Amino acid sequence: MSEDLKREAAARAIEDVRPGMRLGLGTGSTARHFVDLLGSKVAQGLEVICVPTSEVTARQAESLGIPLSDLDRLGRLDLTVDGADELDADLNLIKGGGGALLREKIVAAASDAMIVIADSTKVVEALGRFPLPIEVNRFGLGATRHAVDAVIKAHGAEGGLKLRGEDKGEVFLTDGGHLILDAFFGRISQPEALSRDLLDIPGVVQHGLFLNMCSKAYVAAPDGVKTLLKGK
Ligand SMILES: O=C[C@H](O)[C@H](O)[C@H](O)COP(=O)(O)O
Repeated sequence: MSEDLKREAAARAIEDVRPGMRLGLGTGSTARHFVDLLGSKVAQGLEVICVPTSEVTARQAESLGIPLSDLDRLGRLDLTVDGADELDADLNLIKGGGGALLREKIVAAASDAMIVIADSTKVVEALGRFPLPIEVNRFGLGATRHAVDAVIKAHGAEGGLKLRGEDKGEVFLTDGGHLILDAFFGRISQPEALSRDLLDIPGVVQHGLFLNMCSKAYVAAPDGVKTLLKGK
């Protein structure tokens, strides 16, 4: 997707921001445009307080003069705006392509609403084309990998599991110091059951399925930005 389309989706989400809002700021190339645009609004006098979902987003927001806080101080947020790797018609998502899924999910769950901004190539009929990121503790990786592999196979994964970064000689570490196993499904037929089964594994910290969390999506295509609403 061109950067122009990402920016158009982000610009639509900016219209939902009201003065005084407590905002969650997403991570990734699409969320980056939202933070940019928000920075311009803040420079023009918009008062908001924001919680970033990654160190990268925190640095960007700081550089733009966007006031930052954290969930220890704020507890709840009004709105989170974030990108996604995939979304289906029910606005269920796969996230974590950039490795920020844990903080993104904590922040989205603490928000009264979550808006996703994306281009139309991210919309799928069934989740699972994009590899599902599964964040795991470093301790006991071998055992966790074995257990995760059994779960994804039981859920019909067509491909296997890959430890992110392993093929490049340097494993990827999340902001929380965890590892990511990417699971290659092709198609996820029972996302709720898969979510439960993965979270039952002690070494799994979190996974990138965001189910029933997003209420609205702005999806940008060359012929315009569409608004998708949960349950419609
Ligand atoms: O960990 C990364 C996040 O979940 C991103 O929101 C997701 O990967 C989408 O990123 P992008 O907007 O760069 O496609």
